[in-house]
Amino acid sequence: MTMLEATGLRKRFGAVTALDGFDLAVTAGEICGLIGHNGAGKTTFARIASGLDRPDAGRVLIGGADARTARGRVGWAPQETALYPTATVRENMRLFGGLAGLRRRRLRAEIDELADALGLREVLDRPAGRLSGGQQRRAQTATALLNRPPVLLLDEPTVGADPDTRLDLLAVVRARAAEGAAVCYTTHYLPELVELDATLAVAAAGRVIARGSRAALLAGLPGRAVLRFDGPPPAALTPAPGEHSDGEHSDGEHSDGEHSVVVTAERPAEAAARVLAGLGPDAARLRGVDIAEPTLDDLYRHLATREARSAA
Ligand SMILES: Nc1ncnc2c1ncn2[C@@H]1O[C@H](COP(=O)(O)OP(=O)(O)OP(=O)(O)O)[C@@H](O)[C@H]1O
Repeated sequence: MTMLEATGLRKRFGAVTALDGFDLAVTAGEICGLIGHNGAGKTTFARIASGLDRPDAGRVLIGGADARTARGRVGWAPQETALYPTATVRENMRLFGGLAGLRRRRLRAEIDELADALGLREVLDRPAGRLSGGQQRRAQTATALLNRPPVLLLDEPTVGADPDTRLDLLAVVRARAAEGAAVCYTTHYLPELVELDATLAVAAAGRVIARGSRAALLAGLPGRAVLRFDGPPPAALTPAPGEHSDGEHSDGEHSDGEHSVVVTAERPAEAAARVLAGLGPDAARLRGVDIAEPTLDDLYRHLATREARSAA
């Protein structure tokens, strides 16, 4: 069931077009990774979807009802913290929970559960303004989750989180989706979306320019294998058939006499294995191999090039 549905959103700020026909549908239980460079329109979309701003055109439906009437049904954790710095984390959570309609026992139970799940127990009674950046971010995310809203908009919630709390956060997000929430999750980091088993929506210039499963969107995108050698790269190192050889099989020299050869291929690990198998005696000079699967940035660049080509 579609829980969040944005259609034809337009929004201008003076001469700046922030949203230019933004469409996005997220179903209950789905985690959608909303990616896009700075200024793509993600925050403007989130403000409209949470009922805070009105679009110039288009609409957002939350569970079939207009976003402006859906107060409390959208949990939004923006990038900049919006906690009262002099109030404690617990007081902030009480306040935000109260605004979302939670009362007494249920409010206390939700605060307890989130404090445990997000590692906030030790800081509950400290002023929010005195917490570290990562702790503030977590407290901010907790306020968005308090009343278990059916739609969650989370803007880079793991920024500044240490590895353990990062895992806790991802676990909470997965649990909320498993309970049926539709989650829109902004990040610049693909492995996180793999951990969340998220689908992807790529925003650029105020529109969603690609939407689908990770497999569908990343299929065919090249990754990189970087082979590092002591001394010059082996002469025999030429790209195998099927690999991109048009300038993407490059050599770079480092200050310590190390050279790296970058092989760009759709399946970089396989390409590296083929290259390694053919090295012969030069294998003795191999210092290391790094495999880089395609990143969100690679996807973004690929789509932006495609858009530019189709516009030309
Ligand atoms: N209140 C505003 N007044 C003027 N311009 C704005 C306002 N809000 C957003 N914009 C502009 O609209 C465009 C989209 O901004 P938005 O914040 O939605 O992007 P974003 O994708 O969230 O970026 P980021 O990744 O940096 O958070 C940008 O060019 C931004 O400068």
